[in-house]
Parts: sequence; C-alpha cells; structure tokens
Amino acid sequence: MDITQTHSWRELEALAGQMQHTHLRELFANDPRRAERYSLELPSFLLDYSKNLIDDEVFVNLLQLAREADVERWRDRLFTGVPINRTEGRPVLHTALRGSGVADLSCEGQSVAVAVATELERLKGFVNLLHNGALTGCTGLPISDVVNLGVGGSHLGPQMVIEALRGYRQGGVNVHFVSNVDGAQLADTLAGLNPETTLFVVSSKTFSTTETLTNARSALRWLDPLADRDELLRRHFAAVTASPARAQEFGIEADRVFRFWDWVGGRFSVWSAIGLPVAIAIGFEGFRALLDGAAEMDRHFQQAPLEQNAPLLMGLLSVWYCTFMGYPAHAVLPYDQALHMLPAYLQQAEMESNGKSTTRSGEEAAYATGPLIWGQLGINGQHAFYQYLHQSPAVVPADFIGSVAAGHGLPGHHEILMANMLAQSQALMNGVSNDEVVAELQERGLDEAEVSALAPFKVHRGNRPSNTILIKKLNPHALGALIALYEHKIFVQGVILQIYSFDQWGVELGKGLAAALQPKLECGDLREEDASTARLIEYYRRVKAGTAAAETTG
Ligand SMILES: O=P(O)(O)OC[C@H]1O[C@](O)(CO)[C@@H](O)[C@@H]1O
Repeated sequence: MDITQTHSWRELEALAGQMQHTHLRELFANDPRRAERYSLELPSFLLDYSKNLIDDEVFVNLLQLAREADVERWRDRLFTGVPINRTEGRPVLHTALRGSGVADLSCEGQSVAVAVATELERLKGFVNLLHNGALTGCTGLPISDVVNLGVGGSHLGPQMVIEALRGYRQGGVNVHFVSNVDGAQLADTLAGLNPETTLFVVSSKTFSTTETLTNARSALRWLDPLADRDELLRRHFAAVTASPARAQEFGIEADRVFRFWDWVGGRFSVWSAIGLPVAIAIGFEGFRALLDGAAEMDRHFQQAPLEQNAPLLMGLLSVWYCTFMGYPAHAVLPYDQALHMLPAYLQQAEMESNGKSTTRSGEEAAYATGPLIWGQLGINGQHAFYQYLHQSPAVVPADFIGSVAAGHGLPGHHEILMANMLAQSQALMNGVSNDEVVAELQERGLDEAEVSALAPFKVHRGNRPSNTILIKKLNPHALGALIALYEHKIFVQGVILQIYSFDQWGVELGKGLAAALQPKLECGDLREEDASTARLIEYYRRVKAGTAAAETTG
C-alpha cells in the first residue's frame, strides 16, 4: 500500500495549503475550549498540544492517516515480537525490557521474560556489591569510580538519565562517561581518578565499535602498573553487550559480562544492561522505577484511544509538520537543567531511526521523512538561537519541557524559569503584529517617521507551533514515561512514513571509509582518493612531519 494514495494523505496535502494561511491566534479565538480539547493529562505530566497548527479537520484526517497506515496493527506487532526490523531480520523488543507485551514471548527458543529477569537480577547483585564496597580493585581497595566506555546508544541514554536524576544519587560510587575516541576525553577523565579504585564498564552492543574498543585498550594500559593483564581485566573491567563472546575474547570474565540481545536497538537500550551505570548511580530500585514509568507509557500507548494517545498524537504532529507543512526541523527545548542532555539523546533516537529516504517497499520516499532534531536547554537557547525561532522565515516547531517541582531548594529561581518557558511558547504562537508594534512605539512617544522606520524590525509574525510537556516532578518514574513517550512517537512516525525505523544502514558507509583512510594518514598511495580528501591528507602529513621535525631539532 502506498500511503500517499490514501484519502487522508490527499486531504492533508490540501489542508496543509490552507493551514499556511491560518493563524494560531484565530484558532484560539474561535474555540474557547481549545486548550482543554487539545491537551492530555497523564499520570506524570500534562501534554498541551493546543499551540499546534491544526484544526478539527486536520486532527480528524491525521487520525485517519494513522488508521490507514495501520498503526494499531504495527503497534501490536511491536509488542508481540514480530520481526518488524525487516532489514536486520529482528523483532524490536525494548518494551519487553520493562515487562510490557506478552508474558510468554520467546525469541530464539528462549523466554524473553526469563532472560530479562535473569539479567536484571545479575545487575542488581553487581550494583549491591559495588554499593557495599565489596567489589575491590586488584590492590584490595573498594571501587569508588566507574567509567562507562561506550558511544551512541551505549552512552547517551545512561548519561542523559543520570544527569536528569542527579537528585536521586545513592550508593556513593561516582559514574563517568567516555564516548569519544579523541583521547582528550579519556585523558581528562583519568586525570582525576585513582587506578586502584576505578572500574571500567565497556558498553557496546556489537563489541566491535572502534571508538569504544580503543578507549578500553587505553584504559587497560593506564592500569598497567597495577597488575598483570588478566588480573586487571578480572578486577577492573565489566562489559555490557549483545555479543558476549567478543567481550570474553577481549578478556573480560563471563560473570562480569552483562548481556542484552539483538532485539534491543542501541538507541532504545537504556532499559537493558546498558542501564548499568544508571543503576549504579541511583540504585537498583531507582532503575526499576525508571522501567516502571516506561511500562506505564507502554500501557497508555497500547490502550488509549487514538485521539487521546499521547505518543500517537506527537508522532502525527511531527509528520504533519515535516511531511505536509514543509517544516524540516524540530527543536527540543527543556526548561529543566536536569534534562540538559535530552536534545542530544533524542537526536540519536529520532534521527538514527527516521532519517531515511527508502520506504518499506524499497522505493525512494516521495516525501519528507523524519525532521532534523536539535535544541538545548531552552533558557540558554533564549540568549543564543531563539532569535531564529522568532523571526527567521523558517518555522521550527518545538517541544517545551519543564517540571512543576523544582530540582533544588533555591527560592525564586523556578518561577523565573517557568515563566520564561510559558512566555516563549506564547510569543512564538501569538507574535506581535505591525499594528501592535506601532501602537507600542507611539505610546513610547516616537514620532511617525521613527515609528515607521523601526516597526518592521519589531514585528514577530508568530504562528510558530509548539507542544508543552509539563511534568509534575522529574523522578525516575516520570523520566521513564517521558523517554518511552518519545520512543513511541518515533515508532508512529516511522510506521506512517513507511520506513524501517530500527536499522541504521546510513552510519555504516562512513565507518568503513574511516577504517580504510586511517593507515593513509601515515603513508600510502592517495591516487584512489578524491582530490579533496587526498589534499587534506597530504596537508595533514606535511604539517605532522614538519611538527615532528621541529620537535626533533628543537
Ligand atoms: O553499542 P555499539 O555496538 O558499540 O554501537 C554504538 C552506536 O553506534 C551506532 O551503531 C552508530 O554508529 C549506533 O547505532 C550505536 O548506538
């Protein structure tokens, strides 16, 4: 079935044309109940989607598009372990990691529930040993610091969650993250650590990622003076991977290898043993609460009617903007210091999932697919890129995310923060018209010439849509629900756009080329390279050789 041939698709194309000439101000003026009708109260937060460029006709057609795209059937397939990651021949079962879906599901002859529960117990045992000071390094001192070596999905989720839940820390073990193969990051991290009390967790689904393995080897060298290699690996290393044989081949003992499975995508893996750093930082019960929050969102996604289904509506809105309205980007703007890594996390989650142009039938998509996701802490962004959001010709729909409860005890701060969040979405929506600007300038006593000279620069056309997610309190449960909300939103987008959201073939090409180019930075024939790359390498070699010569003579 070609989604572009459905009735709702064609209707939405026509409606998008009309909606370009509709202002959010009018939509609110015409419907006093709009905010109530276009918002959802869930156990952990309120989702207000009323500031979106939709009316009832668009809404009805978006829901119809979801039906015509068969979202409900795909959703059932997701939760029941049908191999919907077709290009990799795998089911997609991150929901099973939080106990959602069918209880008797099995994969490759193994009960999924039993495998998940067993691994969770192992994590719990390990975390308890760490917290009790029973895990010691090779000189007998208890482990005080854990360094997670991992990148992408093996880094962003755990670090984002730990940063978000700083107030829930317990256990007294410090957790650090090194993701970059740029040795500067590892060197900086190690500079503050004692090798005798440091444990490295090598987190890699494939256990073949160059960046991570390079960092792991350097970490091992850093420990070198303490003991022999086997002892170091036994006492100072653990692994989290879906390729346990490779971790053991590296030298990490089987009882320190925590596993997850092929059916968990890297960017959806924070719920698996990849969440070990989270459990270390906030305790196993905190990690459990995170999983429970996500499970609550799974139930909502499975059970809520389409018109009250938060992830479904967010997915539809994203498709509406990117595909029909022609807005190619989407901003994530948390007004909560704790969520400072959420934009980076969602960049991977959404762009690695839906940044694709081949449809499920193998054809080139004839429409825009997933948007460019970007953003940072909203309050800082106000003093940086919000000028663009307010007055550039481009329209960037945004998600504002804040919490009612402050994550600190300092009086006066939170109200300023929240007022700014509300003011920004209001300003983006309403803008300020020429008449309003003129009236304001006249009131300030400017003469006619001054008014007409200045007015055009002060006009905000407004009509820039946004969602607001107002969380009651950012605790592990609420954060789990928030992450799962976005996961399911991404899934809905992919289903409607008819793309496979759970593979990532696009990242492979560059990896292969990097491996081939690496030795050429030293020497070798460059004639097969394109002229630009060859010139860059020649320059690199020349400067490096010159620097080396200068160092020798100096
Ligand atoms: O966990 P791994 O196998 O080291 O992969 C890390 C990341 O690299 C990617 O494959 C992209 O390069 C991501 O999908 C993944 O999260």
